[in-house]
Amino acid sequence: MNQALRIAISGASGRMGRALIARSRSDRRVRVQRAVIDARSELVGHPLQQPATPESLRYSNGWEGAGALDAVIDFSTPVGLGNALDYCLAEGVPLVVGTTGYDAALRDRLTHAAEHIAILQAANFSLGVAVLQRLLRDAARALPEWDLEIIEAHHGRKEDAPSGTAIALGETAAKARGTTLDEQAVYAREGHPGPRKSGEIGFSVIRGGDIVGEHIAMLAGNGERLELAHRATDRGIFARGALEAAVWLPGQPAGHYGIADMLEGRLQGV
Ligand SMILES: NC(=O)C1=CN([C@@H]2O[C@H](COP(=O)(O)OP(=O)(O)OC[C@H]3O[C@@H](n4cnc5c(N)ncnc54)[C@H](OP(=O)(O)O)[C@@H]3O)[C@@H](O)[C@H]2O)C=CC1
Ligand SMILES: O=C(O)C1=N[C@H](C(=O)O)C[C@H](O)C1
Repeated sequence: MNQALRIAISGASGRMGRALIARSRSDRRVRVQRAVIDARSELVGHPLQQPATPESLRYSNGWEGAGALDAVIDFSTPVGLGNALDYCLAEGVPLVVGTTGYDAALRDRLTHAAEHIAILQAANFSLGVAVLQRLLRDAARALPEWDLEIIEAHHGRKEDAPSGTAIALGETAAKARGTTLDEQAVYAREGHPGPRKSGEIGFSVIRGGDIVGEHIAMLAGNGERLELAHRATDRGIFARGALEAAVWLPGQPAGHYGIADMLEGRLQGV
């Protein structure tokens, strides 16, 4: 059997970091070798609650001395992602990006870095959302006059809004209609916003409790309505997708990949 891939997880103490470490324990293709968290965290230097490897792994405050790695998976914050990107670029290591809510400057840095290293970025690593993207693309194209609203719901600890997935869905629909999300997005309505403009893509955000992640793309016509919905009930689905990406990516040349590139065969016909 081939040697297990040596991976690092950035954001290892978070909700997704813990889901990734739990899942990696039963995946013999990978071995978590580095668990990076916020340098200010009191957990730095402490062993992981769920040891990822037979030997005890401790939380690290950064990338110094990370040693040889086959891939990095980042589910942290924009700052954590920027640090992981610096490391991957300097060492030529493939990077799987799950973090959302970063600004245009970091997006540009990722785009330029992808000229030198392989980067797979997905706002949502579930298989269902990958299919939802395809369905929405086709529906938005087939129903160009219908009003599109995107509704998302997440747990109360989520930092960014709208979710990365909601924005990615909006981008897909806008592109399918030959326009851009920047031109069509309406992120808030209150007071007297006036009648809806044709082509608008509206976003509504719900935050509460322990909702893992729900997205509805509503296409409203006259006398009928089409709704495409996805509900995640277990973070393990995102962890599974991200680990698949970490196994797939080291075999790819430098470039900027999406989840559809990895799932190519599986999404055919959708
Ligand atoms: N693409 C996808 O499929 C999914 C994407 N996400 C995205 O992943 C990100 C993380 O989500 P979630 O796990 O819920 O968030 P959490 O807040 O639970 O975890 C974030 C983690 O990042 C750590 N962190 C903070 N700053 C740094 C830093 N500078 N370097 C390294 N690590 C750092 C935090 O440490 P500390 O707690 O000490 O601050 C924590 O461990 C979000 O952007 C979220 O939207 C989430 C789910 C699925
Ligand atoms: O923060 C989360 O939890 C999630 N974030 C991602 C997003 O912003 O789209 C994906 C998923 O919905 C969970």
